[in-house]
Amino acid sequence: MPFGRYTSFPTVDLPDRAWPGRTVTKAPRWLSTDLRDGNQALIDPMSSARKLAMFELLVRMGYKEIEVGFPAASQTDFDFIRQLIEEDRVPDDVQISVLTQAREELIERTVQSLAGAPRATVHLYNATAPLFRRVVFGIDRAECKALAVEGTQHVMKFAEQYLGDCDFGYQYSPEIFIDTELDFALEVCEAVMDVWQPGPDREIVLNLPSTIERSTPNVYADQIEWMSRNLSRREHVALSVHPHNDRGTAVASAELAMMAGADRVEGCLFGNGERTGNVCLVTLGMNLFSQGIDPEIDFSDIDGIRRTVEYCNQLPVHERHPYAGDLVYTSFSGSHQDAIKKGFDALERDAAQAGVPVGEYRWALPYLPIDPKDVGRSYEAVIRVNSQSGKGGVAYIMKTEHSLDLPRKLQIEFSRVVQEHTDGEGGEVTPEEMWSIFEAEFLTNGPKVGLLAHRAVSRVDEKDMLNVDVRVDGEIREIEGIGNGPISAFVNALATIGVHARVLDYAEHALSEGSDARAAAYVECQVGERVLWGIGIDANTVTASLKAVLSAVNRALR
Ligand SMILES: CC(=O)SCCNC(=O)CCNC(=O)[C@H](O)C(C)(C)COP(=O)(O)OP(=O)(O)OC[C@H]1O[C@@H](n2cnc3c(N)ncnc32)[C@H](O)[C@@H]1OP(=O)(O)O
Ligand SMILES: CC(C)C(=O)C(=O)O
Ligand SMILES: [Mg+2]
Repeated sequence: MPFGRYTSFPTVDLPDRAWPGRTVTKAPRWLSTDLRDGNQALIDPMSSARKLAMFELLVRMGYKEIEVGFPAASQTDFDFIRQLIEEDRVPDDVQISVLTQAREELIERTVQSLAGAPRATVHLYNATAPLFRRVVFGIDRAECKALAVEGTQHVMKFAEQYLGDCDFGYQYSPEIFIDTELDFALEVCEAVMDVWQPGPDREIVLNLPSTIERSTPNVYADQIEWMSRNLSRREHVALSVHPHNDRGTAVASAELAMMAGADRVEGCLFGNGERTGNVCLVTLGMNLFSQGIDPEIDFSDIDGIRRTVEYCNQLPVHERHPYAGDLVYTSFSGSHQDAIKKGFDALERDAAQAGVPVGEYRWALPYLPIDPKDVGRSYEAVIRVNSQSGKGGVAYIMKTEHSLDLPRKLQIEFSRVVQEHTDGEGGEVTPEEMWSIFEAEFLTNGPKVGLLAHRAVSRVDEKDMLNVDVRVDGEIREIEGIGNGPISAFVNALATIGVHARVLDYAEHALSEGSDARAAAYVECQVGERVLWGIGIDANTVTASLKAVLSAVNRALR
C-alpha cells in the first residue's frame, strides 16, 4: 500500500487540556440535519412526502432544532420549507434552520424561503481550510474571512427585508474546520461575531465541523477545547460540533467534543450523511441513556423509528447498527447464551427479593448493555441457536418458547443433539425446528417399547404394584412389577420382558396451571452400558414419569 502518500494529522499544542478529566452528565442540544446533510447524500433525495415523514418523526422523537433543507438548492427543498411554514407544521418549541453558501443570490432565496416563519435560523457556511482556500476558491485568508463576514451581512440584510418580526437566529460554520489552522478559524468566527453582535438574548451558533474526519477523536477534542477557551463572548455562543464519520469514529469524536466543551451536536439518525455519514444521533442518544442520563429524545420504539428512516432515506439500516440493528441484542455463541440465561434468572431472583417489578429493577445483564424492552424490542431474538451455540442457548429456548426447564445434564445431552443437526444441516435452528428435533428425539412412544395403559394394582408393605399394557416390537403385552414407587415398579416390570433399566436421576415440573395442567417428567436412566435422559409429558404425573423411562429406553435401543 502506498502509505508514503499520506501524512499524519497535526496534533494540537494543549498540554493542559482539561477534557480527559471530564464526564458528560447531561444531553447536549441536538440538531438533526437529516433533511439537509442526510438528504443531500441520498441516491434519491427525499420527495416532499418523505421529507414530511422525516420531519414529523424528528418532532415526535423530541428534536428541538431541525435543519430542514438547503432551500436554494432546488424547488423541492424551497417548497418543503414553504409548506412547513404555510401549513403551520412547526411546533412552538421547535426551531427550524436552513443552510446556504455565502453567495448573495443564494442567501436572498434562502431567507425568502422563511418568510412568515415565527422562529427560524439561517445557517451560513464557507470552507476555511488551506486546501480549499487554494484549490476550490483561489483565495487567501483575508478573502476567505471576507466571504464569511459579507455572507453574515447579507443574511442580516435579507432577514430585515423579508422576515419581519420573526424570532431570527444565526449559525455560522467554518466548513472543514478540522483542517483549518486554529488561529484562523478563531479569527473568522470572531469576525462573524463582530457583525452579528451576540449578547444577552442574541445567541450565535458557531458550528465547528469535522467535515472530513481525518484525525483521531482526541485531536478533535483538543481543537474544540482550544476554541472554547479562546472564543470571546463565549457565554453567548452555542458551541456546536458536526462530526462526519470518515474514520468510523464520529461517535467518539462527538462524545470527546462534548467533554471538551461542545454545547450542541449535529448529526443524522442512524448515521446517514455524506460519504460514510454524519454522526449517528441514535447511537449518541442511546449511549447517554445507557449511562443513566436522559437523552431528552424518545427512542422507545426503535423499530418504528428505523422503519420510517428507511422509508425516507430509501437506505437500509445495518443489522449490526448499534441499538437498532436486527441482530444487536442477539447472541448465537454458546458462552454468551449461557451467561445471558443465568443473567435473566439472577435478575428475576434479585428483583423478587427486592420486591420490585423486574421491568423496573436496575439492569445488569451479561452481554446486554441495555434492556431490549426499553427500546420496544422483545426478548424473542435475544438467543438464537446455530452451530456456535451451546447448552445455555438451547435451554433458554426450551424454557422461554416451550416451557420446559431441562435439568442441567439433559441440557448438555440435548444440545449435542441440536449440534449434530446444525453441523449436518448448517444455518439456524428456529424455536419451532428445535421443538421438532426434541419431539423426534424424546417424545416418540416407541419404537421398541410403547406405553398403552397402566393401573396401580395395590400397595403391599409400602410397595407399589403396577400393571402395565405395553407394545413391544409391535406385540401388545401385559406386564407387572413391584417397587418402592410407580417408577421402580415399572422398571421391574420391564425387566420381566428383558428390558433392563436403572433410574439414576429424576425431576419434574408443571407445564401449565389449571384443569388442563400438564407435567413434564425427566428421568436419567442406565440402559445397558448407556446413560441417557428420557422425557415424558402428560396430564398425569405418573404417566409422565413412565413415558420418561420409556423415552430413555427407546433412545438407548434405537
Ligand atoms: C459540507 C457540506 O455539506 S456543505 C453543503 C453542501 N450541500 C450542497 O451543496 C447541496 C446543495 N447545493 C446545490 O444544489 C448547488 O451546489 C447550489 C444550487 C447551491 C449551487 O449550484 P451552482 O451555482 O451550480 O454551483 P456549484 O455548487 O457548482 O458551485 C460551486 C461554486 O460555489 C462556490 N462555493 C462553494 N461553496 C461556497 C460557499 N460556502 N460560499 C460561497 N461560495 C461557495 C465555489 O467556489 C464555486 O465557485 P466558482 O463557480 O466560482 O468556482
Ligand atoms: C455545512 C457544514 C456544517 C457541513 O455540513 C460540514 O462541514 O460537514
Ligand atoms: Mg456535513
